[in-house]
Amino acid sequence: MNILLLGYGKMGRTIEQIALERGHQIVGRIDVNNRHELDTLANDAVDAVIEFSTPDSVVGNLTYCFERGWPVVCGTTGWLNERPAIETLCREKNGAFFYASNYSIGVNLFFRLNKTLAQFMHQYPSYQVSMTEIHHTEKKDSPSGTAITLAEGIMANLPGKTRWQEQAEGVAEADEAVMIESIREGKVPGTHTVRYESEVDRIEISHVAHSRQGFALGAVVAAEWVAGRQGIFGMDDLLGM
Ligand SMILES: NC(=O)C1=CN([C@@H]2O[C@H](COP(=O)(O)OP(=O)(O)OC[C@H]3O[C@@H](n4cnc5c(N)ncnc54)[C@H](OP(=O)(O)O)[C@@H]3O)[C@@H](O)[C@H]2O)C=CC1
Ligand SMILES: O=C(O)C1=N[C@H](C(=O)O)C[C@H](O)C1
Repeated sequence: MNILLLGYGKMGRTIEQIALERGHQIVGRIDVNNRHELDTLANDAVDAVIEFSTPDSVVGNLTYCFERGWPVVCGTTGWLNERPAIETLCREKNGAFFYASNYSIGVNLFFRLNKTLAQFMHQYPSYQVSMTEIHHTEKKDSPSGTAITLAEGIMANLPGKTRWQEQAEGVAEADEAVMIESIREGKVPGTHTVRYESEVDRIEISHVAHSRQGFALGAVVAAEWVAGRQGIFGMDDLLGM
């Protein structure tokens, strides 16, 4: 399969390695300096685009891909207020758009566990839910996309929690909010903890990524899956969850 990498940073490079190992060709490695190379590619030269760039550039990148008729797997986080407009454009162009805040299989199992735990904890109101996410210091967005997906999973299953809120000094915790603490340190690939705290004890579940390999493999498998399809997709479609 011919894969175009749109965004060639930490994720783009890890994805390249896995795509090559799985027998694919990389037809372009695009970052902020060589965007002009996009115009040299024929529409039928690309079977799928894998887009891991920045919150500021993703919408322009996706729009460009839909105009060219290229199916896109996107992992960029920190832009989702613009997602409805992008999905409308994808439908108008009869395109294919696959999005996940986290492509790792382990995190997607963790999403499922998080929802089940929230349903269960509804019976125990003495526990207050909160979350911590830890990432490397180069990360541009906070809270992480994964933390927001986890918060949405809690809100859908724990009545009374209607929004998420970033924990910050001087910001009061609201009963209806899932509080999210974001920590940036070193080169941490991504750690997420969901915590239920009572007066007497604490229950925690965590997902700890040891590297970017899990994210990258999931993105390549999603590209293999989305090539030749039309529509809007996510990990539940891929994993049959
Ligand atoms: N969904 C998931 O599973 C995961 C999502 N992510 C998300 O993926 C995104 C990328 O992460 P990561 O690779 O670590 O970040 P990096 O900063 O390492 O890479 C971002 C890349 O995007 C490039 N870029 C910037 N502007 C443009 C543009 N206009 N067109 C094309 N490329 C551009 C940068 O180029 P240059 O360096 O020249 O500026 C850089 O190569 C982030 O939003 C992150 O949160 C990360 C891991 C997993
Ligand atoms: O920027 C990262 O590195 C990561 N971003 C994604 C997110 O925001 O959730 C996924 C993963 O946690 C790594």
